[in-house]
Amino acid sequence: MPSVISKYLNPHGVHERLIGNREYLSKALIASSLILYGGKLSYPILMKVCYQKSSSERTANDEAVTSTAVLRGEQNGAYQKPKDGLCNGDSVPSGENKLIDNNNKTSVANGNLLDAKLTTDPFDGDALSEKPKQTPKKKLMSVGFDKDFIIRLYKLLRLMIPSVVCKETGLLFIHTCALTVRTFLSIFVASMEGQMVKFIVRKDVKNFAYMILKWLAVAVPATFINSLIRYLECKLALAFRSRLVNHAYKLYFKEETYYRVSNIDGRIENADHRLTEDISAFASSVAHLYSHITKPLFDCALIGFALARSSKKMGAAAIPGPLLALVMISMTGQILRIVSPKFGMMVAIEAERKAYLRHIHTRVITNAEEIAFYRGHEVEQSHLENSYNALVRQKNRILLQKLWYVVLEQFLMKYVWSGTGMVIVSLPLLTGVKNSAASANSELGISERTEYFATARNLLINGGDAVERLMSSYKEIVELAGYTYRVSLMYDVFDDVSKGKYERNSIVSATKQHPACPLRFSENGQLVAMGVIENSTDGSISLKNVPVVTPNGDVVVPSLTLTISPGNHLLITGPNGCGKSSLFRILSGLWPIYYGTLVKPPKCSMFYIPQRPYMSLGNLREQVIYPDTISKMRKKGLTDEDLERCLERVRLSYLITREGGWDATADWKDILSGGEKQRMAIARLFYHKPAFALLDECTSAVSIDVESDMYQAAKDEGITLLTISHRPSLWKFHTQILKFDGEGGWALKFLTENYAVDEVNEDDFKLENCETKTEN
Ligand SMILES: Nc1ncnc2c1ncn2[C@@H]1O[C@H](COP(=O)(O)OP(=O)(O)OP(=O)(O)O)[C@@H](O)[C@H]1O
Repeated sequence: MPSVISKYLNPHGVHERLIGNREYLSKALIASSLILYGGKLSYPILMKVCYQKSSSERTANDEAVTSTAVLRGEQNGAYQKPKDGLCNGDSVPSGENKLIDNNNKTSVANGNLLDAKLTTDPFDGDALSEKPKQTPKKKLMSVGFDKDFIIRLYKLLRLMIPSVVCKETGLLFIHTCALTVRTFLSIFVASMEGQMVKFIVRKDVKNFAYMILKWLAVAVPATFINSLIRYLECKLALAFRSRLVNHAYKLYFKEETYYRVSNIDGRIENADHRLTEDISAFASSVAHLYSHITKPLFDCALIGFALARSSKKMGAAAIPGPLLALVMISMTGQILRIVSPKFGMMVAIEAERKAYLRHIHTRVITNAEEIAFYRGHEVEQSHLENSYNALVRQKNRILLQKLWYVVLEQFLMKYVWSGTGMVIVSLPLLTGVKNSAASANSELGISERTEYFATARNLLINGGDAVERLMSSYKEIVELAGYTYRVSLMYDVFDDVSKGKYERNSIVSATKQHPACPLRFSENGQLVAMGVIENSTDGSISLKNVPVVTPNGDVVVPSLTLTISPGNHLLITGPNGCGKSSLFRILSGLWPIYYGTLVKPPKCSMFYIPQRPYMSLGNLREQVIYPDTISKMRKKGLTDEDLERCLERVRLSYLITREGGWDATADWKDILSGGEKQRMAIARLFYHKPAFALLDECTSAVSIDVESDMYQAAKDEGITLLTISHRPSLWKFHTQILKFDGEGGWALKFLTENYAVDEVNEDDFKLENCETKTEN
């Protein structure tokens, strides 16, 4: 090689004196390239060793900090198991409800390095080299071909193939048969090609023409089988995806998981991307890998057998060739495994960034009007560009790593294996007993050896191709590990959240403790929800010493005690951010209760109308009956006339003619005005007629006269109102007022006709007052 390079260095001998001895220079060039390449290959291994060392040192320091924090958390209150006795369909924030303290247990400590990085700053320059903000407590998570990956994959496979007799097993069986037939056809074609070469050497035109016809005849089933394999692979991917998606949807819509996963738990962001793109990529990857691994395995076994048989036919020993191949393959495989970059982790980061980019796009579409009014396009464009550039950086990083990896892979597989293949093919010719001097020179001997050589060469090419595919599958397996991690984490989080176990990358510490709110932390710094939910026997709602705590662990109201009996209409007021809506979240069961007792009627007795009315997909009828379906409405014995009466009460009946009847569909979010949307939301109240209406400033865009009519109509229907409002015009519809002071204090008063909201005594909001109430 040095001599070849030296020729390139100075092809015409012009700079002979200038550059000295070309041979030395070429050797130096090759040596430095090899050193550089060696350095490149060993860099990741060295970095890994160094990082492990430094992280174990940090872990030791961390343990000390953690134990102090936990001790502080442990001092507060004793653990109580929640009581049973809930109504049907109620979600119970059980004693298992948890919120992770980021001081003590970081997402990295939980093995979630990727999420920690990406949640912190999605536009980091170099996610792989970036150090997480929190120091790891346990070992760093690995996304690669390891024990964790096998366990995760096994769990997902059980979801994808639930039983021995199912559609997926049937598809797998047909797929496997097709792959086996394809391998036999390859061997058959290789032997036919060998015979063709033999007839060419013998100048046997008739047999050669016959072989060509036979070869073409075999091509028809061979191409069909090839196409069938691809078809089955796609069908299998689709079947796997459907299983995973169905299971994910079940979990996602169980116990308001779709809300809690983004609002209370902080482990996964952009669940939509995981539910769509990641599941799809995972299912395709598994189906593809199945054929990518199974077929080469068949090929290797059958081709090895065919090769050994033809070596034996040539009178040579059958063992040395395959043995040499085996040694070579395992050696190259080992080298590739050691130097392989962490593709799994890189792919997982790439998927996270894709999800973030999509999230930003969705935000722009959802808030297009607001952005346009503000002329906020420059800011939005920069957000989009930043997230896109972060994705491109990650893609470039993967491409670069692949470049170096493929260089080595190709060198080993193309050149080292070809050389070994030549040795394996020539061994029987050089050592076989049929190659004696006499037979070697006979015409028959030459044609037989040519046939053997052509067949063996074809088989070996196919075999080499199979092993190459097996080896490159390793890269795909590691990439699959990335998707497996994301999909299985999604399922784990959905499962945990539906059971009331939460983790959040937020700072929750014992310093947030309040004397009136004895929060309890678990061993690893998680907030434990000790609150009890009980079923109401008299149809009233009552809270006893229940604190209002945000998902971040902020105590907004340390302790709240009140009872709302049917017919006792409650007005809730107070400054912004004082916890009014949060109280409704607690009553609706969306937020866990960390202390005290909540007694409430079944969920179906309470109907919540939010500040921002939600318009669903579907026709006009479906807007009024939401969240009922049309079949449910019919089951209740209600008709379109009943719905019209609901619309009349909120003065929206003109919509039926304006929009073209009950079956008219439109993008209701855009075509209805703010006030119309709020009135539509109130129309739902008249349709469902619940015992309690939780009205969260839901009439702020409605004119005062219509608002008064709606409130009076709701009371006439026997609905008990719980209203959050700053409008004094509404107080006359209520019998009690709950006023928060914005600093944790609150007061509950009965309203008389002449009693104005502002007259609630300031002294009622002293914090001591709350503590007194707690003790009571
Ligand atoms: N999902 C959440 N995660 C963390 N904190 C939250 C969350 N939702 C609300 N908070 C915090 O809880 C506190 C109370 O919020 P809440 O929505 O109850 O206020 P509010 O009294 O209804 O205010 P407003 O009158 O402005 O609607 C606020 O400080 C808010 O920042």
